[in-house]
Amino acid sequence: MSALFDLPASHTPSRSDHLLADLNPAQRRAVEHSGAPLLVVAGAGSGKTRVLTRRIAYLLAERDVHPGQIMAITFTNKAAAEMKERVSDMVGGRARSMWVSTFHSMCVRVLRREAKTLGMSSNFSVYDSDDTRRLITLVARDLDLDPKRYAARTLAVHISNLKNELISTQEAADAATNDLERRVAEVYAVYQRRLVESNSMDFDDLIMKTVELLQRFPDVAEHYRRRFRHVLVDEYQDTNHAQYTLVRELVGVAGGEVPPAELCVVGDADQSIYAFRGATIRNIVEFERDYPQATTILLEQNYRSTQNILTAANAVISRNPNRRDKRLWSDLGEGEKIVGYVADNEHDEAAFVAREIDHLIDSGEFNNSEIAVFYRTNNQSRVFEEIFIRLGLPYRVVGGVRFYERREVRDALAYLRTLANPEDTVSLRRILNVPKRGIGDRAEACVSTYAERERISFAAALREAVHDRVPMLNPRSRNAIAGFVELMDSLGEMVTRGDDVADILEEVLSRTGYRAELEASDDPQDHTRIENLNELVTVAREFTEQPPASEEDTVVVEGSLAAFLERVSLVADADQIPDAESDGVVTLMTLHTAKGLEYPVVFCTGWEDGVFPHMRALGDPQELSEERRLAYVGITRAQRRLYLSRALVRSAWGQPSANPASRFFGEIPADLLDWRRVEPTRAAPTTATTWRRGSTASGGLGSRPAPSRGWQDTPAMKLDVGDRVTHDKYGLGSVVAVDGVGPRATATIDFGSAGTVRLMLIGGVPMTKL
Ligand SMILES: Nc1ncnc2c1ncn2[C@@H]1O[C@H](COP(=O)(O)OP(=O)(O)OP(=O)(O)O)[C@@H](O)[C@H]1O
Ligand SMILES: [Mg+2]
Repeated sequence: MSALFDLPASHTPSRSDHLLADLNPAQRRAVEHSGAPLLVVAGAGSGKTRVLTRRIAYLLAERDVHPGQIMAITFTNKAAAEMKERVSDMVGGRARSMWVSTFHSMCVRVLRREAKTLGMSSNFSVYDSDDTRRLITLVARDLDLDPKRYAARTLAVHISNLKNELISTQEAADAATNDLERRVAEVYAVYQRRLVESNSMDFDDLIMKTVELLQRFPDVAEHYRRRFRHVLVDEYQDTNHAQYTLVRELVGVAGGEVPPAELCVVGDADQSIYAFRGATIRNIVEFERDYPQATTILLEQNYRSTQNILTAANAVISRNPNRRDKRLWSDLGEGEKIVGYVADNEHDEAAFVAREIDHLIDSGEFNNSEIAVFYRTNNQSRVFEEIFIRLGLPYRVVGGVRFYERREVRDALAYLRTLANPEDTVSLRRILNVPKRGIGDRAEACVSTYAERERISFAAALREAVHDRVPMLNPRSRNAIAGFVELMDSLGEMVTRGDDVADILEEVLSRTGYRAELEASDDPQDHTRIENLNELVTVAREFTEQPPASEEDTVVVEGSLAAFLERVSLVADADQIPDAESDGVVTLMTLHTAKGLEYPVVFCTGWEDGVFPHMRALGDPQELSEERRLAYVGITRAQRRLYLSRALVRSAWGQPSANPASRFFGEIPADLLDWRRVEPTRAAPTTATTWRRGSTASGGLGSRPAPSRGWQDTPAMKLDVGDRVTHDKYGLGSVVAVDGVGPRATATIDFGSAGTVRLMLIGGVPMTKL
């Protein structure tokens, strides 16, 4: 992978020519532009990120902007760190006062400083999706909701969508028009109250509360507007409404106390792949309407990929309806053809990839770190890992079950979080009886009921329990609770004293008996758990010893427990991407994680209908468009070599299933593909020629040869007109028409305010009949 944020190596501030020399005229205009909001829209690899970084350098060098006046938003913490490093190479320590971070990190920072204004305390916890789901489960249980009908996961999605649209609990309740919406609003309200009681915020709150802060407190908004005179946002297509509003609030409007900051956003509507998180292309499409003075600059030259790769990417994305066509070209030459491969099964596919990597390395043309393997979902990495291990091929998987998601790591962090913020209910309840100390479910329920009745936090109710004020609690549980409270209090003293995080953690693991329990176990998994905990201690130790460069306006004391927790709670998959220079390993990751990156050699695997595009998308035109954008992202990561492969049979959840070729194959002009292996003619005589020529329809299922087995055989849902259903995405609906039979059956469903949608009734559709 080459550097994302390339600045000329030997730059001196006075030589801005140097900053502009290797840019094309459109890029140069974007870097030099001043005044009105600037939107740079362009296809993949056209230098958007380069423009953004270069613009920062230019602001500092040529326009006398102080680094402290710059706020830049990137999509990952790693990208932020990298960008910051580049700028400090250039301007030295001054770069520290620049804010370069993800939306979430930026908001945590603002909120910790301004917590008091919002009536919160600054040691709040940040809940990730797992914590959120836990809390919603508790709330739904207290509200007596049927978990089959209202899964916590679904409720969480709905609540998150509301927050991404900045809809308050009251507004959600007022706007609810059907049962599901009313239920969601009810859960949302209780959930939100519990979050406040727990002195905690979820990821969506971070954005929403920051918006609230800036909107409700003009003097606070003014403070930030005076400070940040330049706001820059990368990957703008993936911002949701809340983030969009946040940017607008930060920038301010003409006629306000402070003139608006200069805004520069760069993005590509064709790479919007987070619609499921509420990202909306609307932010790009309507930028000009929302900022009437805005200047738009288009970039058309791609500097990343050879023409063959680019032509394939353009051909695929052009199948999406309602998009602005772009003329992206490259002068890097046609390059090699795209290699296609049909494997017998997923092991064969992995073996092909491994063999090919071997050839590429042997040829001397590429090294490991220049190679990436992509797949649609994390679970597909396993077969690659198996074979890479066997062959001794160094690799790194980005994402998957992440270190910080492992049970024991989460337990240990829950202790630390409870110590940092005693009101944090989810963390507290997680460790209440871990390891077992005689505080059973019944005791927990008594305390929780009492807390709910008295409208006090769970932590406060626990203290009441010690004083025997919680009804129905038996003496044994009460003693156990007293012991626990005492233990936490004494560990809490270490925090108050400001002890090192690593020491606190060691103390937690020994005094709670957590480590001893694992050590006494015969289960080899528990030994791995000990290793993971040791690893966490090491992380904490390193954190204490090498605190990050302190920034002038950070309120959290570096090296402190709160800062450590903040660091670990905002780690994203993409933050683990290996550095090209140092690691020398092949990188494996999902297509989503690959956004913004580039590699000389890319393997896109699992190109099968039902795998990629994902099963969920097969009957849903909008989802299918999003999958196609994902294909576009995948293809355009490749600089010189691109491989596309599929397996005839793939085991998913232990069941082998035969998958037809991904419809995206048929969307790539046949003459760009060099098939190393096609489907054996014996199995399906017409298949190979079908996609050799490229299918004409944009993926109509009818044009595919029937697979022998596979998703089409998974039981279809039987629906009749008038049936009521609940769909993970659209909510409650009623069936208005049913057409076709077997795998081609479709139902037209009226989802009320979510609209009327036609869905295929294949297995795997996230919909339940009520
Ligand atoms: N004018 C230029 N001359 C030479 N190389 C360039 C130029 N502009 C960009 N590049 C290179 O092209 C590659 C792609 O640039 P960059 O990553 O900035 O594109 P992008 O538009 O941000 O892509 P994506 O849409 O994938 O995020 C990088 O390696 C970059 O260094
Ligand atoms: Mg980019």
